[in-house]
Amino acid sequence: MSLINRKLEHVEICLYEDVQGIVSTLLEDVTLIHQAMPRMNFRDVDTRAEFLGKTLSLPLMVTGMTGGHEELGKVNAVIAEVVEELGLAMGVGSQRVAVERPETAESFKVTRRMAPTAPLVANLGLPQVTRGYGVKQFMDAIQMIEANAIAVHLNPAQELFQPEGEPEYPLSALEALRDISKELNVPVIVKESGTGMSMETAKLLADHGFKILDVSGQGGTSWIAVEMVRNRRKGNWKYESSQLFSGWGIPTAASIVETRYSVPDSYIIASGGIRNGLDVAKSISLGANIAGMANPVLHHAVRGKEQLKKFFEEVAFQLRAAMFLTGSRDVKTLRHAPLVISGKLKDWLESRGLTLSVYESIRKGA
Ligand SMILES: CC(C)CCOP(=O)(O)OP(=O)(O)O
Ligand SMILES: [Mg+2]
Repeated sequence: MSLINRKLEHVEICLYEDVQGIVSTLLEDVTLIHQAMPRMNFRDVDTRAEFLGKTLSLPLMVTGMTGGHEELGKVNAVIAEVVEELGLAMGVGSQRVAVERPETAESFKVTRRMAPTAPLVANLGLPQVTRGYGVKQFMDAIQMIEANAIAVHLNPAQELFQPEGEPEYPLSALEALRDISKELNVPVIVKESGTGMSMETAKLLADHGFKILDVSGQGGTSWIAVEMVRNRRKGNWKYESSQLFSGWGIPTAASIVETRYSVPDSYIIASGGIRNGLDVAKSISLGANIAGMANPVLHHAVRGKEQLKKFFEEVAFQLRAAMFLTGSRDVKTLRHAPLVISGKLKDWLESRGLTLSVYESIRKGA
């Protein structure tokens, strides 16, 4: 029961506790350049993007959040219905709970029922590969939602501070994942979980054959802070340490640049504190293929389908506005749009040895 309770508690904490934006995504250090002559009409802006062989109406997916209980299935159902209607993509939360407690599978299955054609992404954690999950468990998770891909989450910081966590990330688990991926009928996405992806890790993943990367940087939901709240409620000794580390990780903007720089031919999903259409535009101009949102979608989903649809329509307008005012007719042009990198992000890149001129040539080539 504790696994199901954890699923419920995670959503309750993400909705009602202060676990957001402990530190900045550093997207505020990215400035898109205004073009007074956009050379187009606003109505001509084309926001479509390719993902998993399908065309999305916006370069945006809802990244995996939840499942594992009837109430959480209702959240997945609302999101899936809107994702299908608007032509977006969606991931589900970790399906470990449904592998271990098959009676909870319906809370995931409902996603494909409500989104018959949208690209859907299954989800399992690397610690479960360490603990023996193989092709069977991966296929179970994929078939559960007739997924177009499966995301494997890396969450070492969260596991470390989780009261019942499994901070087990040996290289052998990545090698096992490589072997498993060769037996699957859908691609494997590797995603972080709010602490970001570094140049070193992106390169290591690419060397093992994983090039669809969701950077999931610091600046949105801090999963260390989520576990900090759980530690506080349980009186767990890890409370103070999880508080100290709650802002740990690579800010999302830095993570996008680091990943693009070290794996120029990767498909990058930029998530972690993406809160509006301008954040989406900035993350793509920095080098991402699409953006990912989670927490703001959860907040609107619990208010119902119409609220969630309205939110996405505002995000779409904001993205289109940024594209129009930078003279970016489509997403590929936006990815090559001129930009200014300043402040902490500039300092970060310089101290990481990323020369902006080299990055510019990579960014323009992506
Ligand atoms: C992936 C993470 C951000 C949220 C889930 O963490 P978790 O350790 O509860 O996930 P599992 O059920 O896979 O162990
Ligand atoms: Mg776990």
